[in-house]
Amino acid sequence: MTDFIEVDGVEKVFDVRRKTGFLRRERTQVRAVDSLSFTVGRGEMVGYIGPNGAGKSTTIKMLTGILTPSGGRLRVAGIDPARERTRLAHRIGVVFGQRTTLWWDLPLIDSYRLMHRMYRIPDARYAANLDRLVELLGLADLLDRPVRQLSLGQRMRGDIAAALLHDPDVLYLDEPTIGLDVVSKAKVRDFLRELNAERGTTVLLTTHDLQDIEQLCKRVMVIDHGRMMYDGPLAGLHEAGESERVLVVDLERELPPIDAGAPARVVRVEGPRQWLAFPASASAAPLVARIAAEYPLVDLSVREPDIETVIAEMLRSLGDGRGAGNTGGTPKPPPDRATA
Ligand SMILES: Nc1ncnc2c1ncn2[C@@H]1O[C@H](COP(=O)(O)OP(=O)(O)OP(=O)(O)O)[C@@H](O)[C@H]1O
Repeated sequence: MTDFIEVDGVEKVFDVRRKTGFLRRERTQVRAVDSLSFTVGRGEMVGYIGPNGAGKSTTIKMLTGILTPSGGRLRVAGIDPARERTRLAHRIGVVFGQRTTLWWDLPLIDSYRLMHRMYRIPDARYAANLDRLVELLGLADLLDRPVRQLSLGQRMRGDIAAALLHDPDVLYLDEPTIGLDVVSKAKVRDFLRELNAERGTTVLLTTHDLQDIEQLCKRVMVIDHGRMMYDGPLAGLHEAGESERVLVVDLERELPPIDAGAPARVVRVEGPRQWLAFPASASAAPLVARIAAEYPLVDLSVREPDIETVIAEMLRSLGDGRGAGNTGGTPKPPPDRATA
């Protein structure tokens, strides 16, 4: 796989003026991104996650050319984003879940017509892409509606189409499923999976929803204080933090705690409902099969840990010096922080 995104020792330092007295201002520096290195191959779909203020948006802004790095080397499709922002704009698409790039008061189709002109998309290509995106994202009935009248899920699908009209090779997605209901989330994820499989679009996905990562990304990168802390499969991240999922079991009647065999264990019992914790890196299927075969079941559901917990536990395990074990990923102990 050829490297499509190259980030090599990249730094971003912001100068911040802080008010310290009535007329006094102190200048300080915030190191938002710190010696960050990674590569993403063409056609990869990678989750890019981390706690609030970790440096995710700053990285994406440098990758789009909005911000210039303070140091290091960055390339996207062989282009230096800060130097050739306009040329790069034709190769990338960006979706911010919390903001829209669509014109609020105009019918959806008018935003697309404006993008057609802005990106100078050849007419035939624009028409073909629009047809395909309208069909895949179910936008046909929405095209004549002003954007402000769309629901959040409809608007998000509209934004994703807008980011793809010019056929970009890489798509940056920042919280594309935030605030969406289950059905809309599924639609967005199905679409992204198809886009990646059919057109080989490279995707960098920032999200607080673990299921986005689980369903879309084979690889996940975790950043904290501007540094890469983990790069590998999601299962490895779960192992590193020893995070757990919980199986909620509704039995036909009250029974003694279920004996599901190690490492699963009952952590709570309330009448006929029992909660079993098991390692998040393991599949739930054998556990479910065993319980279904041996107990009178009414219902079952699996609760995922939230992404903040998984990240916090992984970072704690690095801090503990327990390391991340044989995860198949690359947990990165914080080398300088220990001595800083
Ligand atoms: N323009 C700026 N000026 C000064 N500091 C900034 C600026 N932009 C970001 N920062 C700081 O850089 C750090 C990284 O911020 P960034 O927005 O990249 O984090 P993030 O991982 O995207 O967080 P979140 O998940 O909250 O969006 C934070 O400490 C933030 O306050």
